[in-house]
Amino acid sequence: MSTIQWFPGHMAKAIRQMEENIHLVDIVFELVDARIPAASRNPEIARIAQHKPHLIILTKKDLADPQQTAAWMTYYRSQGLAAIAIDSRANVTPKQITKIASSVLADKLANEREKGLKERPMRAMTVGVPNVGKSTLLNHLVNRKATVTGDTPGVTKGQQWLRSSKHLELLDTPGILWPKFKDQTTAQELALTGAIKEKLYAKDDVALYGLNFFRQYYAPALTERYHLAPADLELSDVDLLLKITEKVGMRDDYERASERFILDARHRKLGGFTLDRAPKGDESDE
Ligand SMILES: Nc1nc2c(ncn2[C@@H]2O[C@H](COP(=O)(O)OP(=O)(O)OP(=O)(O)O)[C@@H](O)[C@H]2O)c(=O)[nH]1
Repeated sequence: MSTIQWFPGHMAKAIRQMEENIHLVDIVFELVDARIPAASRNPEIARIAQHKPHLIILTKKDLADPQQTAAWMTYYRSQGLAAIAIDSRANVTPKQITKIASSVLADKLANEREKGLKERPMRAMTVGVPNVGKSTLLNHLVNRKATVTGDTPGVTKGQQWLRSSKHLELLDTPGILWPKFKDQTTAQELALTGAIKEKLYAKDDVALYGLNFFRQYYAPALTERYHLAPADLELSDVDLLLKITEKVGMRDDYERASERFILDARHRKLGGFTLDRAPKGDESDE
């Protein structure tokens, strides 16, 4: 299996800028992909923002497994972490986000009021892995097309301040990964969900990873989509991929069939899925 790694210069620069600017903000809005809530939490962010309050924003909840999203929300609550699950394209309003951020910062804001300090907007740094839906959410929060969105990772390149309302200002940052993935499972999950540039991973490796996962947790989705017999699910992973290749009429072009499976998963043709299972209340998600 080929190793996946992606940490170009602009990400290293973005991390340096975050370190320089973290003191300017009250709170970090950490956007995490609801399909991979563990793999898409960036250890560099944990390090840089360790002393700042956090709001975890689970994006792409429409693409995730609803039961798992609910379990993750329960887990965050058990850890005392503020969290919200959203479809960044649709169901989020600046008011909702502002309200949660205000409750996270309630003590700090009350303190400032008591000291007679002038009321001021909360300042939030938004962070997340590439393609997590940051620009889409920010455009909602500022109610205009302030940032560029796209279905390829790495569209946002610089940092910029955006005003959502008189209560909330946002420091946008580019999508960043980190210099070395903890393991290749993390890398495969990021690749399968679209956080890693396409040319940097072997599609068949990522498809094999995904197929094994789906056969374990979402077998009916696989059999239905690819007209498989129950016995096909007992095949070796490579043979299962070959079987699907044959079923989708691609003869022996399993590279193209791998791509088909990856796109089917991303486009919800196999239903909502979550690759990182929610830990029980007393387990860590690190
Ligand atoms: N289904 C679904 N798609 C989403 C959601 N949020 C964003 N998208 C799509 O995901 C793709 C990436 O969204 P962006 O907002 O550009 O992501 P980004 O995090 O700014 O990406 P970078 O520029 O790489 O940092 C786009 O095609 C969006 O339409 C969501 O909640 N649900």
